[in-house]
Formats: sequence, C-alpha cells, structure tokens
Amino acid sequence: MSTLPVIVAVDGPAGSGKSSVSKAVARRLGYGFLDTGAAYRALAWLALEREIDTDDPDAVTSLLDEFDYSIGTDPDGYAVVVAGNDVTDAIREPRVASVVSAIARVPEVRSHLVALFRTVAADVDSPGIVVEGRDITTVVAPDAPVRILLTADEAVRMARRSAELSDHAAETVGAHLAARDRADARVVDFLNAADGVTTLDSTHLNFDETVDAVIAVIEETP
Ligand SMILES: Nc1ncnc2c1ncn2[C@@H]1O[C@H](COP(=O)(O)OP(=O)(O)OP(=O)(O)O)[C@@H](O)[C@H]1O
Ligand SMILES: Nc1ccn([C@@H]2O[C@H](COP(=O)(O)O)[C@@H](O)[C@H]2O)c(=O)n1
Repeated sequence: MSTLPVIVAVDGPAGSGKSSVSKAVARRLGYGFLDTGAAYRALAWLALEREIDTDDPDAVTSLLDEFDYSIGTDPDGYAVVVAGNDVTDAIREPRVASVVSAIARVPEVRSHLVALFRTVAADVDSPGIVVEGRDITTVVAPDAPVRILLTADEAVRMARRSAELSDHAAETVGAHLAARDRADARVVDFLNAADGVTTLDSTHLNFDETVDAVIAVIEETP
C-alpha cells in the first residue's frame, strides 16, 4: 500500500522568500520541492516564443494544447523543460516576468496548471513535498496538513530582490515587484491568510531563522 506524500503548502507575495526558503526546508526534511510559478513563467516564455498576444486570453488558452512541460522536484537541482528546451534560466528573464501575470489570470490556464501541480505533488518520490506559489493554501492543496502564508514588508522584499539583481536599479526592481503583486492580487488573494493558514512574517528574520520558523510550524502540526 502506498502513502500519499505530506504536502506543505506555502504562498506569499513576490520576493517573500517562498522559493528559496521552501527549497531549504525541503532539503532539511528530505522532501521534494515544487515551484509552481515556474509553470506560469514557462507558459509565458512559450507565448513570447510564438509571438502571441499575451493579453488575448483565447490565444493564450490555445497554447495549452502544445504546452509540453516538465519540472523536477529535487530541491538540489530541478530543470524546467518546455518541449525539450531547458528554460530554467530563460523563465527568470525580466521579459517573461513582465507578461506572466497576464498569462496567470486566464482561468483555463489556472485550471490546467492546478491539475498538473496536483499530479506532480502526488507522484513525488519522497515522504513529502513543499509546494510554493500564490494559491497553494487555498486552491491547489486547501486540505494540506501544513499551510503557510510567508510574507515580509514590501520594502524589505524589494531590498532583498534588488540585492539579488545588483546590476538593475533598485527603484526599477521595486516598481516591477510591486506592479506584479498588484496584478496577481486581482486574481488570487495571497496577501491575507485564509482560515487555518499560519502567517509567517520574515521582515525581522534572517534567512536561516525563516527556514527554522517554517520547520517549527511543520513540527508543531499534529
Ligand atoms: N528571511 C530572509 N532574510 C534575508 N533574505 C531572504 C529571506 N528570505 C528570502 N531571502 C532572499 O530574498 C530573495 C527573494 O527570495 P525568493 O526568490 O525565494 O522569493 P520568492 O517569494 O520566491 O519570489 P518570487 O515570487 O518573485 O519568485 C532571495 O535572494 C532570498 O535569498
Ligand atoms: N501558484 C501560482 C504561482 C505563480 N503564479 C503566477 O506566476 C508568476 C511567477 O511566479 P513566481 O513565484 O515565480 O514569482 C506570478 O507573478 C503569478 O502571476 C500564480 O498565479 N499562481
């Protein structure tokens, strides 16, 4: 008899540390890790490759038929592949970030990807998986035993993100981050914790303290 993996669901705004913290937590626990934003980014990448109008929901939806997507769940290295192309780095480019919210607001895209995330999470070859995104605690895995909203003040998130992108002006990085959150928050509420979701504010925590705090929430869960 096989047991389903334990799901740790993590949501939060851009730059809150969802990806880096979730990855570190997964490593510590020997769990898998699923970055759901990568799938929205990969579809946005494909839309740009095909030169389709990313503001046209029908054109975006039609891309789903040819969206041959895969992502690894190993926190120590996961490749994002679209139709045989390794797009792991390409999906992080600003040109992709600037159109991804338009892709993510199309309902057909969301339902297609939610189904995909549930399959990937159920099939993981580890005792558990940390799944991070915007709607994991509410839509993808609302019954997960551990559900966390990871947040931090906007100024702190902007500073952390611009430290990463030292060759870009801090104001530009901050403005892009805030604009993406505004657009995304019209589709999914990832700024307020749903019932039963634990809010973890990392504004005054360093990285390791944040990882410890997430692990403490997991360990305290009955
Ligand atoms: N508590 C923390 N203290 C200091 N730095 C942190 C902390 N948490 C995350 N970081 C750093 O903040 C940056 C943004 O984190 P990360 O990319 O994981 O955010 P994210 O929520 O996944 O963002 P996005 O949604 O835009 O992909 C990274 O450089 C990460 O190392
Ligand atoms: N569960 C999710 C995850 C992501 N999105 C959209 O994808 C964009 C990129 O996500 P990152 O986590 O890599 O920043 C994000 O801005 C959302 O538009 C989503 O809708 N739902």
